[in-house]
Amino acid sequence: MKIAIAGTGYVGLVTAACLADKGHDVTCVDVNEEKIRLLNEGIVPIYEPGLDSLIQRNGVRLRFTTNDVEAYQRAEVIMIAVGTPPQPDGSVRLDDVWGALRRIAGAAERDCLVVIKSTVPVGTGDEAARFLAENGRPEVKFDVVSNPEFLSQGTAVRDTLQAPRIVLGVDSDRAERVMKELYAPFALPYVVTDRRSAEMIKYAANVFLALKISYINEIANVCELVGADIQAVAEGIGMDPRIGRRFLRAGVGYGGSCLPKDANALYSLAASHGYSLKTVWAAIDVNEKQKWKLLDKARLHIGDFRNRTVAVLGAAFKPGTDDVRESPALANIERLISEGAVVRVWDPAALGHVSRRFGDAVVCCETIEEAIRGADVCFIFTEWPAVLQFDLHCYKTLMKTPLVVDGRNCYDPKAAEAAGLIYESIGRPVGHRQLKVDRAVDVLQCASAAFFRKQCE
Ligand SMILES: NC(=O)C1=CN([C@@H]2O[C@H](COP(=O)(O)OP(=O)(O)OC[C@H]3O[C@@H](n4cnc5c(N)ncnc54)[C@H](O)[C@@H]3O)[C@@H](O)[C@H]2O)C=CC1
Ligand SMILES: O=C(O)[C@H]1O[C@H](OP(=O)(O)OP(=O)(O)OC[C@H]2O[C@@H](n3ccc(=O)[nH]c3=O)[C@H](O)[C@@H]2O)[C@H](O)[C@@H](O)[C@@H]1O
Repeated sequence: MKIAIAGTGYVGLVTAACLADKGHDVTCVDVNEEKIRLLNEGIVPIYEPGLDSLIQRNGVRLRFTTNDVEAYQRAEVIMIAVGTPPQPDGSVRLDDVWGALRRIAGAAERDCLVVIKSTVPVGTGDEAARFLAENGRPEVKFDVVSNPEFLSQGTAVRDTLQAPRIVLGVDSDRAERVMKELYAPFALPYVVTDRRSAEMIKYAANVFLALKISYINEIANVCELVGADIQAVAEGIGMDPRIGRRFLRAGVGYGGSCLPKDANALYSLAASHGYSLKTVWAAIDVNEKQKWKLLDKARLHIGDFRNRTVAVLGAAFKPGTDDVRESPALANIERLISEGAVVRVWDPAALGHVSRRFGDAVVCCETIEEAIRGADVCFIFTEWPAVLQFDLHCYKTLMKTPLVVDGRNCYDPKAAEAAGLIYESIGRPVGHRQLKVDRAVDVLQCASAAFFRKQCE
C-alpha cells in the first residue's frame, strides 16, 4: 500500500519502518528540515534500539521528505503522528494535528484514509472528519480513523511488531477493511470500535499505568513507615493475575512525554465536561511529590547542597531512550543547581539534551566513574544496565562520601551496605532515625492532600 506519514518522531518513524518492513511503500514527511536531512543521510535522529537497522534494511520502501503535498497527493493512507504536547492548563495543544490536516485537505487528490495515530482528545477525529469533508477537494472522499499507538520508548520496534492489540476507531466498512489490509502482515488481534471510544482507550490505558505507578509509590512510602519491603510487596501482589506484575516498580515517579501529559489531558477533558476525575488527580499529585523524594532523603544525611559535589546517574526518563521530556532527573538537576550544588551528570544516551538544556551549569561525564569521583552524594534516576552492573565497591573508593540515593532500587540494600555504602532506596526497610523523619514528611503530605481535595470539591 502507498502510505504517507506526517511526523518522523518516535511514533512516526517507528511506524514507518515497521510498515515498510511488512512490504508497504512509505513516505515520511516532517516540517523539521534538519531531521529529514539527517534521515536522508542515513542518520536516525532519535535513539531507539533496533530502529537504525530496520530503516537500513527497508531503504527501498522508505522515503523522507519535507514535500508534504507530493507525499499526500496520491497516498491511499495518510497517518498523522505529530506531537500533541501539553498546554500550561493541562489541555492538549493540537496545532500540529490541525497543521497536518490543513495540508492534507489541500493536497489529497484521491480517496484516502486519514489515520490519527497521535494521542488526541476524544472528539478530535470527528472534528477532523468534518473539517476534511468541508475543506478537501469535493471529488475526494476522506475516511478518518482513530488508530492510537501504544508503543513504549526503548522497546518501540518490538512493541509495534508484536503489539497485544491494534485499536481501530472507524465509522465506515471501507475504513475497517483498508485498515485491516494495512495491518494484515502483522497478524495481530484487533479491537474495532467507533472513533470516540478508540480515542478514549488510549487515554484510559496510559492513565491506568500512571495510576498503577502512583499507587505502588504510595505503598512504598508506607512500607518505609512500617518497615516493609516494597519489592516483596510488589511481587506478592503482582503474582495475582488480576493485578499483574508490570508497572509495579516503585521509584521517583513516572516521566516521559506521555504519562504525565495524558493524565493531565484526561483530567482536563473530564473537567471540561464538569466531571472531577479524583483518582487521576491523586495519581498526578502523588507523582509530583514522589519526584522530590531523593533530595529529601539526601538532605537527611548532608543537610543542604550548597557547594556539594553531586553525581547524577541517568537523565533520560527511563533506560533505552535519549528522551528527557518530563524526566524526574532533569527537574532534580535544575533544583540542585539552584541550591548551589556542583552537578556532574552521566547518561549513555541523553547527555546531548542535558548539555543543551543546562550548558556550563553542569558537568557532563562520559563514564560513571568520572561522574562519581569525589562526589558527596550520588543520585540514581535511571536504571541503565551500566548502573545495574556497576561494581558497588567503586562508589566507596571513588566518592568523597559513599552516599548513594537510589531512585530505581537498582541494588540489594544488604550488598550495598556490605560494600561500605550509605545506601538509600525507595520503599525498603530503613533505620529508626529515618523512620521518624519520614513520618513527619507524611504528615505534611496528608495535610497537603486534604488541601488538594478541598480544591477539587
Ligand atoms: N513517544 C511515544 O512513545 C508515544 C507517543 N504517542 C503519541 O504520538 C504522538 C507523537 O509523539 P512523538 O512521536 O513522541 O512526537 P515527536 O515530538 O517525537 O515527533 C513529532 C514530529 O512531528 C513533526 N511535525 C510537526 N508538525 C508537522 C506537520 N504539520 N507535518 C509533518 N510533521 C510535523 C515534528 O517536527 C516532529 O518531528 C503524540 O501525540 C504522542 O502523545 C503515542 C504513543 C507512544
Ligand atoms: O503514549 C505513550 O507515549 C506511551 O507511554 C508509555 O510509554 P513510555 O512513556 O515510553 O514509558 P513507560 O515504560 O510507560 O514508562 C513511563 C515512566 O514510568 C516509569 N515507571 C514505569 C514502570 C514502573 O513500574 N515504574 C515506573 O516508575 C518509568 O521509569 C518512566 O519514567 C506507555 O507505557 C505506552 O504504552 C504508551 O504508548
